[in-house]
Amino acid sequence: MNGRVLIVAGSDSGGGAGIQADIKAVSALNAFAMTAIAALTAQNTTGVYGVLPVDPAFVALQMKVVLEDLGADSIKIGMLANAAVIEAVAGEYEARAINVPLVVDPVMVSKSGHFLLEPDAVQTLRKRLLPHAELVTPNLPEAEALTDIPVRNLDDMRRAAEMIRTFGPKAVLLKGGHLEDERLCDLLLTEDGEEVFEGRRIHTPHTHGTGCTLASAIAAGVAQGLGVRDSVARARAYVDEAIRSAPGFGHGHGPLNHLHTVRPFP
Ligand SMILES: Nc1ncnc2c1ncn2[C@@H]1O[C@H](COP(=O)(O)OP(=O)(O)OP(=O)(O)O)[C@@H](O)[C@H]1O
Ligand SMILES: Cc1ncc(CO)c(N)n1
Repeated sequence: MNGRVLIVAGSDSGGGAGIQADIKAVSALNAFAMTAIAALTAQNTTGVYGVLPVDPAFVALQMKVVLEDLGADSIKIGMLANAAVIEAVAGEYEARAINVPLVVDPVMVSKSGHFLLEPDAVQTLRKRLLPHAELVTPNLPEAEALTDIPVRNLDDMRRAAEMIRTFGPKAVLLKGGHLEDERLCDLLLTEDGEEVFEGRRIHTPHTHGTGCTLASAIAAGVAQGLGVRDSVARARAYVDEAIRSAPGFGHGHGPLNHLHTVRPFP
């Protein structure tokens, strides 16, 4: 059976982003979620109150035992916290000598402005993980950090996506959630060229974990054999409805309704 997704990411105690969002998104799309937890966060809808990275060797061990026994049809990478964890994850992937497609969400800073990756680890992420990636999914600030060029509009996004593709990933999805525009564009750049996915911005504070959710939904599609382009299209529609039907929990940026495919109202 296809559809096995190994998620390597951080835990969000608030349940809206990170591992928790990833498991819900993968499950809601009928794929099978497995996890290697790379960090714990004490987090809710108002902010991140603490980060505890997991020992790098233990992150690698979680990957190893899962891959050796259950196997995976795609691997989703999220928050990795620091350079040592990135090295361990890249090393374990290389040691397995497997060809499982990687969907890399280069998580750096939370919506509330807290560092989820030590700033000096950005170059490690670029050099050690992007060359293995089937798809990398930066938001605007992450694209800026990876390329060192300002990314404020669709033309900038094109330029940045081209540059990020030279770092080695087969495809780049540059997410436009942070654009200051009513229209909301995500730009997909693959070896076949570019595709702009346009949507309407939903006016709501409840967008905690949109990036994690999107990347996991894409990884589910890739694991199910949909291909990157169709996985992105399905994942965008899934996230859109998850934002629209968000339950409104918490006092800050609330979580999405990940389970709308199972029950329309939370
Ligand atoms: N207000 C919104 N209305 C509709 N779609 C949105 C909205 N905000 C984000 N999205 C979509 O959600 C997806 C994630 O984009 P975004 O740029 O917010 O990622 P992100 O910053 O990595 O998210 P996070 O760090 O909160 O997990 C994209 O497909 C984007 O178009
Ligand atoms: C654990 C975790 N991963 C990723 C994000 C980015 O949304 C977050 N806020 N928390």
